[in-house]
Amino acid sequence: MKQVTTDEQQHQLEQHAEQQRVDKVTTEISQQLADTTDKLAQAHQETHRIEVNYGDNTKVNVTEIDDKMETNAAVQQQKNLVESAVETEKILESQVTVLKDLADSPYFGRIDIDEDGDKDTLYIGTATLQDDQENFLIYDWRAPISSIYYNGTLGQVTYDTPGGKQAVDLEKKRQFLISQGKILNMFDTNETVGDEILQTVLGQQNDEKMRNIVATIQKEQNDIIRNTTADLLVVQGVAGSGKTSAILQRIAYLLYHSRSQLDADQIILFSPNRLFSNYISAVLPSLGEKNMRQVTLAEFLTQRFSGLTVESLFERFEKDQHSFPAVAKQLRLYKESAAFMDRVKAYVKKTDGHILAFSSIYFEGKPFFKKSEIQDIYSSLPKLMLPRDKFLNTKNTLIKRLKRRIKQDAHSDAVQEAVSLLDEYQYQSLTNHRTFTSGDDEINFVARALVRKRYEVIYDAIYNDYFIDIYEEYSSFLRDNRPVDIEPKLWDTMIQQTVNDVEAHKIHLEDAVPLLYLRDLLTGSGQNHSMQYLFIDEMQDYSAAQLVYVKHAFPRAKLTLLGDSAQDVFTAEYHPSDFIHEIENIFPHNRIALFTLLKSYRSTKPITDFAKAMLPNAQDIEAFSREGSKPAYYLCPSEDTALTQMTRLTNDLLHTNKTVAVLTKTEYQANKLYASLRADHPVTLMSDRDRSIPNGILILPIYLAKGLEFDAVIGYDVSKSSYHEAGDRDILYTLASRAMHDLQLVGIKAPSPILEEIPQDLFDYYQVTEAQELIAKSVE
Ligand SMILES: Nc1ncnc2c1ncn2[C@@H]1O[C@H](COP(=O)(O)OP(=O)(O)OP(=O)(O)O)[C@@H](O)[C@H]1O
Repeated sequence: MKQVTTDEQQHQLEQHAEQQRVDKVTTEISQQLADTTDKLAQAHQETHRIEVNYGDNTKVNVTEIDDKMETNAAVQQQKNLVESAVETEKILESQVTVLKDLADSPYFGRIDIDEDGDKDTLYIGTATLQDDQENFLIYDWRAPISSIYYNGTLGQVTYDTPGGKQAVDLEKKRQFLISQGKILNMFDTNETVGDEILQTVLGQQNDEKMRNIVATIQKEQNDIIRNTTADLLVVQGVAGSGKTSAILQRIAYLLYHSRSQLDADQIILFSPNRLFSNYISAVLPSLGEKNMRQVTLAEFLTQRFSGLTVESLFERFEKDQHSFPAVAKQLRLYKESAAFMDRVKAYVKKTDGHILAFSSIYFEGKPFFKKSEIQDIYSSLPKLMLPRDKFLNTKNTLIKRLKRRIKQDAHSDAVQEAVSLLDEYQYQSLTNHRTFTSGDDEINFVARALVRKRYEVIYDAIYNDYFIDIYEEYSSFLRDNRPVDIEPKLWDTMIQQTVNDVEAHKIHLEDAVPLLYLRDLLTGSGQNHSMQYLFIDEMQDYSAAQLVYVKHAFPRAKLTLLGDSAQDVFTAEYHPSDFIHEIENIFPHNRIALFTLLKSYRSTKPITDFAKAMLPNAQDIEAFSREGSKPAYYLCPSEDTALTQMTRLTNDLLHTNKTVAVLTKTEYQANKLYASLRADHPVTLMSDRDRSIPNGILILPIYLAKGLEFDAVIGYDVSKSSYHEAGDRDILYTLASRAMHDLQLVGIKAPSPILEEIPQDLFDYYQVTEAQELIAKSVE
């Protein structure tokens, strides 16, 4: 008993000393904050002064740089001045943000090390802080030495330095929970990063935005975050294991370590939906970094197909629920395979005199360059030339011919007359204050500029490759590539259907990437060489063909792919194989580093235990030991009873949670439920166009909740009629694993057979009867 008190006293003494250090550091932070705020105000005035001095036309316009300005060196110099002033302001702004965050919680960790007899105590936080003597008061969590905090247990440990591995003796590791400059809690730990603080963090209510996890990164997550050697990093991680968190902290890490060569704009993340994009948008700024680019697959494909609507994964999933015959599965599997993309490549390589399908370029309703003329140019080129070089040659010839036409037309009487009729303003806008050596020279210039303007649409058509009939070419490719196990008649019908769809400006998802690949390979376009890192979250939702295409589109980017084969919501129904094995086949030449995350942090232990029991490999998933109540299942005899039950559950849950997410399998179910509940409740129906998550009761199909998490989740209509196919297991698992603290499921008439396989002690099962319903209502 006495010992306990002594320990406690000792702890209090140490906490007191630590608090004094926190106070000292926060005083320093306040001073630096005041200085930086002053500098920011001065910088702001300076930017304003430069802008006013040089007038409006030098305002920095980062999206559109005017060609004319670029040629004018003096203006360019002024523009540089403004840009550098704006840049200084931005840097100071971000320093202010970082210092404000540090003022609240300056650090979260301490390590005491002994390096060859040299003892040192280091404090680790979200950013570096030095005093005016250049002493490190706080080390950035990404500094090489900070890795000890995440990786090492006490004793001999090593960390990477630019000069190789360095060994030190780790003597103490301490964790802090600091808020508003006060230590709320501190622990000494021998584990990599101890459980106590993690318990507190995970037990908190969900914000609308994801938070950074730098204070509690776990060892296995740290290995992913700090890996810089793999070309292709693949993470298979169970639901809630921190895959998305790892991506974001990894980006922050890469930006810190390649500060001079890497910009956030050279990193792109393919995210599962727009809600997710918004949900994660605060993590990097909270670490003092700019957000990377983000795109969903649907957005990426739509950008690449101008004028054509690409079917989205969500639309296709909804359609599949109504009808998805075996032959359609077979066709889709074939078109989504890496082998199909190989066939595209082989088709393009064909050098047996195949002439591309071209289309005429029209001007004012008449062909300007006829299809036959384009074909002649193409077929006159050497047979062995690569198709993309032939195409570029053809394109250049067309541009040359257009220029020649412009020159000729400029001399025509009609154009010369038009020049003489130009008013002053029109004339000046064509000459752009240029000086000319003679009058003839000037008139010729203006005449050519006039014709060039007129033919701009033709130039655009050539420039944008509109003269290749890529859809016809794709049909021709399909005609050449029928798989042996598909009947010719069926294959032809599919081709005709594809042609009809294109005429109606639509394209099926499974045709999108083979078509783009074909276009890119034939025309030598479509590749972005500036992207250095590419991340794909929820990679199990990507077909092998899509991965091949994404890699092709960003050839220089190092890839990080993260996914969970158990959350295969969209393709489990027809695509049983494990994506990890496919990756190795798709990228045989890459150095692949494979990581596995098995511990789930998001949900309470009872929820994780319940969710994982749906899976065949349940034993592989480890729940983080956070307590909570068991999930509950309510089987209702009718839809009406289920709706009443929903009302009761949502009311109850809203007492303790800001947000209650009601997840359905399909959009149809979500719409129907919304229509029934909205009269009596303030509910929000979410769609794939939404970008942010409001508080209150939300209704959404599970696929829109991919990657997200909610304090409380109700799965609606978890019944035999909705969840009975093999692939439904993944959907229900994904649904259950969205809940952090509370999970309730409502079934109608008969329970899903998946639930019947789950051990009964893992959840509470209630059979709601009409009689109970009546009693409950009369009590209310
Ligand atoms: N080391 C950690 N410290 C604190 N919180 C963590 C840690 N790792 C994960 N979490 C929390 O666990 C939750 C799940 O993390 P995250 O969304 O990154 O997992 P995921 O593997 O991408 O999940 P899913 O595949 O189910 O969408 C988040 O709330 C995250 O903040």
